[in-house]
This record gives sequence, structure tokens and C-alpha cells, in this order.
Amino acid sequence: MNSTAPLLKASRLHIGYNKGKKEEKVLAGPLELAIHAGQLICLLGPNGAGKSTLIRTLAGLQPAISGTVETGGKNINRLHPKERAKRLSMVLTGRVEAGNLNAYSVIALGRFPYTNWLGAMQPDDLKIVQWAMQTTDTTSYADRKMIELSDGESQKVMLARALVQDTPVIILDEPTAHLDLPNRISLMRLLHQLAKATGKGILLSTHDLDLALQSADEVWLQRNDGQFTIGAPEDIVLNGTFEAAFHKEGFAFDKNSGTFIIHNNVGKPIRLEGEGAAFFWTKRALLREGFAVTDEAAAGIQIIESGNTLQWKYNNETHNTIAALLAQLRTHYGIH
Ligand SMILES: Nc1ncnc2c1ncn2[C@@H]1O[C@H](COP(=O)(O)OP(=O)(O)OP(=O)(O)O)[C@@H](O)[C@H]1O
Repeated sequence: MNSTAPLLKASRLHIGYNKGKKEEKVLAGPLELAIHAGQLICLLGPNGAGKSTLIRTLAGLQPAISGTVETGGKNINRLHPKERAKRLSMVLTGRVEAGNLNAYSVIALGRFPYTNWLGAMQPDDLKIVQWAMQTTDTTSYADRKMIELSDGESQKVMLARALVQDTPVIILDEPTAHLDLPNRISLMRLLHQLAKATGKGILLSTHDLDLALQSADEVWLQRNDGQFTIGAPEDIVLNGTFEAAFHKEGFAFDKNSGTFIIHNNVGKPIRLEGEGAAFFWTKRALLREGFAVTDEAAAGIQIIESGNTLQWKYNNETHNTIAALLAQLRTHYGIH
């Protein structure tokens, strides 16, 4: 339990769409939510669960069906837009219509709650813009027009813009959507470090489940049936809630490795002796080929590791690659 006052708090919140009394569509609720200083929270859930709806409601961009959202002790919907912009910044998915503006101008616009009516920047404003650009690795395309940037570059610019807004709360809707894997990892690491170093409270929705499980202090898990669970990533994995939220026929979540297994473990039993990375990747290859790796099987593969050399032994034949081992297994078991 966190005893300090939350930076953002939702009470008895019902989210959804209301097109007149008869057309009420409640996606989740009642929700009791809190974002505390220094927390990185990941909002996870399958397509259509209502993540974007929740994010927009928390940011005051769409009305709640009922309940309240408060920041700094005030109802978010009653804050003057400039006051709200000092409390909370948003990064949304999708391309930004920024006309002919260059990346620097878009980022600098994030200072608008603090600059005077002429938009004049003071030295401190310039310093924070520079810091945000370095932090997000956007300095090299400062002069390029937004329209000329890739989706991933544009996403990073919007993050930099949120950083220069310098708010206690940052909310991001699928910030990793357009990024390649190294950029996804560095973004999650950056957000985690930022929360810890600056005491900001950060909420983001994502479909990058494994990255979220590794970096979130807390997970908000939203299901398609309206159920909502809050917990430490490890707790929701161990108690089965995580797997249940993403359940689909044909694949399973492996609690031991923290990954989804594409291939069902229902094939021919085979024993595998070895350890470390070689064991992990050999097991993966065997699962893909339709084997079930188990200590109970009579026939076994032995991984022989000496110095930097790896070999795989099966039925008195020795191979230097997994590909060669699989070829022998296919012949042996008549797999095509
Ligand atoms: N303006 C709207 N009016 C009515 N229903 C809507 C509206 N916008 C979205 N919905 C519905 O609300 C549900 C939740 O949508 P939402 O976009 O919040 O889900 P999500 O979890 O963010 O999905 P995804 O992972 O696919 O982005 C969906 O069934 C969607 O069709």
C-alpha cells in the first residue's frame, strides 16, 4: 500500500459510451484507481477491452458514465485546460496532423502551459526542450517536418513533447505501437527510470505484454467481459489472472519462461539433457517440431558443451547444429 496521496485518482468510475438512456454501453466499473508518484503502471488487455476508453476518461477527454477522476484534489473535468495541461500530459497513438511544423516546434509547443501569451520561451524552457530531445533521441531530426518522419520517429517526438510539458502525471496510449524492438525496450526503460528519478506517475497501455511484465510496478488488467484486476505483474501471472485475460485456443502462457507458447505441448515425448541457453533454444526447436519435452520419455537428446562448441547427440549420431539434429529426428519419426 502506498500511503501518500495519489497524483491521480478515480472513484466509483464506470467507463463506456452513453448515447441516450437506452444506448448505454458500460465497458467496466465500478473502478477504484490510483496513480502514485514514482509508479509506472501498464494497462493491458485484449483488443476491444476498453483500454483507450479508460485512458481517455482518466485524461478528461471523454466523460465517464459515472464516478469521478481527480488530480491534485480537483475533478479533472472542472480544471481549466491550462491547469489540466500542467497536471497531466498525454501521448496518443496515430499520426499527428502538424502541417508543416518541424519536430522541434512540435516539441517546444509542449511548453505552452508555462509560456506567456506570445509563447516566448525563457532559458529554463529551452533547457527542458533540449533535455527532452536528448532523452528521447530526437535531436537528429529536430529540423525535419513532422510529415517527413516515420511513425516511430513521430511517436518519439510526441513523447518528447509530453516530457517538456513536465507534468506530474503522463498517460500514453500504446506508445510502443510503431517502434522497433530496441526502441520499445529503450522506451520502457526510459519511462521506468523517469518515474523513479522524477517521481512522475506514468500510465501506459500496451500490447507488449512481456515488456510490460518486466517493467511495470503495477499492472491494470482489463478483460473483454468487464472484469478489471490490479496487481504486481508477478502476482497476476502466478495466480492465473493474466493468462485468463488473454486466453485463446491453440496457445498457452508459460509461467516458467514468461512467454506465450505458440505450439501446444502435446506431441511425441522426448527427453532433453543439457542446460542454459543451449537447452532453452533446443527445447524451443523441439516444441516447434511437435515434440513434448519431458524427463519421462525413454529416447533422449544430449547436449554436449565443451568450451565454445556445442553438439547434439541422439541415437549415437552427433550433430553440430540444431538444424542437423531436427533433420535426423524428422527421418527417425517420419515427420515431413
Ligand atoms: N465512440 C464510440 N462509441 C461506441 N462504442 C465505442 C466507441 N469507441 C469505441 N467503442 C467501443 O468500445 C469498446 C472498447 O474500445 P477501446 O478502443 O477502448 O478498446 P481497446 O482496449 O483500446 O482496444 P485495442 O486494443 O484494439 O486498441 C470496443 O467495443 C469499441 O468498439
